[in-house]
Amino acid sequence: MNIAYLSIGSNIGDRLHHLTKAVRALHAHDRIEVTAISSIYETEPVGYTDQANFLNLVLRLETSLNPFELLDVCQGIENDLGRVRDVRWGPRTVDLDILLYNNDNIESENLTVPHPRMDERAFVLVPLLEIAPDSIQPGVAIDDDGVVCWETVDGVERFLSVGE
Ligand SMILES: Nc1ncnc2c1ncn2[C@@H]1O[C@H](COP(=O)(O)OP(=O)(O)OP(=O)(O)O)[C@@H](O)[C@H]1O
Ligand SMILES: Nc1nc2c(c(=O)[nH]1)N=C(CO)CN2
Repeated sequence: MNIAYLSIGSNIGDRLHHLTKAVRALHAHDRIEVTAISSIYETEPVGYTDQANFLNLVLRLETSLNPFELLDVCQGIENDLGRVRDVRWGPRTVDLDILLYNNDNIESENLTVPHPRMDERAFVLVPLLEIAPDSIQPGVAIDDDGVVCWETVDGVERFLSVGE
């Protein structure tokens, strides 16, 4: 069985309802079992900032689908929940991104795994830390200041984000 981690976000309408519907739709699929879900985080928009706050979560699933079939399922769920694709990084009823699929590296026209921007996104790293601490690279830790993500560049630690 394959293990994948997905990020789900919503910032239009009833955000919690959209997250719930997306998780239920995944779990209802006969070749997917959702096996862990992070807490839900309210997050400020990243990238295109002139939009409402998001609710975000990360989940772990087991599946017999290959990564391209999984992407099709994710996009089908986005479409069913009324996702409109216009502004890049813009508002969306629901967005499902594949973060990791086993330890695979995939570079194709319509799918890149690990997700190419996941390491820059606290809205991904913080919930992922909750359910998959061993999956986070290069470094994440919890200390008295909260969650700290870093990478080491030429022997110097560079901090990526600090959350609550
Ligand atoms: N790991 C991945 N997960 C989901 N979609 C991916 C992935 N890699 C590439 N894609 C492609 O990215 C395209 C755009 O996806 P989408 O509109 O959800 O981007 P976005 O969420 O606005 O931005 P971002 O990719 O930075 O999260 C999709 O049509 C899909 O084919
Ligand atoms: N806080 C937050 N910001 C975003 C999000 C998201 O899910 N949460 N998704 C984006 C495109 O994938 C762009 N910016």
